[in-house]
Amino acid sequence: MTQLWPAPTATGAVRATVPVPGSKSITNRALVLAALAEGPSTLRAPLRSRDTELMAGALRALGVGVQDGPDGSWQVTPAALRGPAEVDCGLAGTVMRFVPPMAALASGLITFDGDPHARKRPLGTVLDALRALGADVDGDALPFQIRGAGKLPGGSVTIDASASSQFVSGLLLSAPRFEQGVVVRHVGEPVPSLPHIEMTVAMLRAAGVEVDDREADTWRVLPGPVRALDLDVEPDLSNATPFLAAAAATGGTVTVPGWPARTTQAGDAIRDILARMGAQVQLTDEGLTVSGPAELDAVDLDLHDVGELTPTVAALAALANGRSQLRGIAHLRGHETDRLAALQTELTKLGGAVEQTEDGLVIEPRPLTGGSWHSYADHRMATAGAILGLRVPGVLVEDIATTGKTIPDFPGMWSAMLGGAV
Ligand SMILES: O=C(O)C1=C[C@@H](OP(=O)(O)O)[C@@H](O)[C@H](O)C1
Ligand SMILES: C=C(OP(=O)(O)O)C(=O)O
Repeated sequence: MTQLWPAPTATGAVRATVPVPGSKSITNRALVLAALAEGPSTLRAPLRSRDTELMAGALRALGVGVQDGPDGSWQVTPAALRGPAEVDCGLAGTVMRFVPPMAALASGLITFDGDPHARKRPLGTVLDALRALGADVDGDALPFQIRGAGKLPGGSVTIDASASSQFVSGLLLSAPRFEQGVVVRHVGEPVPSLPHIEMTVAMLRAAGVEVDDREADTWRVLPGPVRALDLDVEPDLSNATPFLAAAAATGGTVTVPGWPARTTQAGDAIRDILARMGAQVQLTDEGLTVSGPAELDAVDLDLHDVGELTPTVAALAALANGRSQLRGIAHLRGHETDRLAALQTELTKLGGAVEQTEDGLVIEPRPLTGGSWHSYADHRMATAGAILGLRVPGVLVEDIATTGKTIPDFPGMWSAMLGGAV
C-alpha cells in the first residue's frame, strides 16, 4: 500500500520565500543539444529529478559523457552515438519524445521502454515521422526499438501534433544533425503548449542553429553544427506554481527568487492567472511575489498553451467563489495520466462538483472534506492535493514521492514554506 502523506493544513496566511529548482523543460532540451554539440557543454543549476536523471541516463547509454561538475552543474561531453543501448523513459514525455530522434543518429540497436503508463502515452506520431525521415523503427509505442545507421537523411514530414507539442520539439532538437535537416508541418487541431516549441526554437538558435518558423504550423531546421552550451538553467516556473498557489489560497505572500524578466517557460502564465483570481502579483529584483486575496475569484480560462498548469489552477478553482471553466486542454488526457478524469474523480471524492467538457473542466465551488487523494503517478496531481490540503483538513495524498519526477524534495520544500505560516 503506497504511503499516504497527510497534507498540512495552513494555520494561517503562508508567508515565505521559496527558491525553486531548475526547469525540467530547459534542462532536458539542454542535455539533448549538448549531446549533439561540437564540443563539451556546461549546464549550471540543472534540474536534478527523475525526468532529468532519466535523460542523462539515456545520453550515457548512447555513449555521451554526463558528469557532475562543481556546484551541482552537469558537464556534457559529446561522443559518436552508438548502440547497443537500452533507454528507460520512465514516465517522462520529454525523454520518450526527444531521445528517439537522437537515437536515430546512433550506430546500432537502441531499445526503449518505460513505466506501464508511459506505454499508453501518445508516441506513434514521432515514430512514424522518424520512419518517413529514413529511420529503421520497429514499434509504434513503448516498448520499441531503433536500428541506427549512424546518420539520418531527414527532409520534410507532415504530422498531426495536436496530442503533444513534444512531437514537434523532439524532431526539431535533433534535426541540425540530420543530413538534410527537417521541415515539420503540422496538420490537424491546434498544437498545444506552443510556448514549449518557442523554447525549443530559441534554444536551437542560441546554439547557432538556423530555424525558420515564419510560416504557421511549419518549422524548418537547417543542417549544421550545434554550438556547445554554457547555460545557467532558469528556475522551473511551472513547478513554482504550487508554492505561489499556497499564497493565493491562504491570503499569504510567497516570493520565488530568480524569476526571469523574459522567458519562454509556459509557467510564466501563472502571473496573469493568479491576478485574474484576485491575487496581487509583482515581479521585482527579488523575484516574483504573489499575495493572496481574502477570497479567490472564479475564472474562465483557455489553458491550451499552458496545460501543465491545469492541476494547480483546478485546485485553486475548487476553492474559489464561483463557477470556473478551464478550456483548451483535451490533450491532458495524454499527460502523465488522464488529468481531466483524475481531477474530476479526486475533487468529487472530496465533495467537489466537477464536470468534464469535450476540452476541459467546469468546477463549481462546494464545501470540501478531507479524504484520500490519488496521484496516479502524476507529480502535478500530487501537488494539487497539497494545495487543497492547505485549506481542507484531512487530505491524504497518495504517493507524494511521485513529485520526484520534477521536484527533488517537494515534501521538504512544502514543510519549509509552511514554517512561515502565521
Ligand atoms: O516540451 C516540454 O518540455 C513540455 C511540453 C508540454 O507537453 P504537451 O505539449 O504534451 O502538453 C508540457 O505539458 C510538458 O510538461 C513539457
Ligand atoms: C506533461 C508533463 O510532463 P511530460 O509530458 O514532460 O512528462 C508535465 O510536467 O506536466
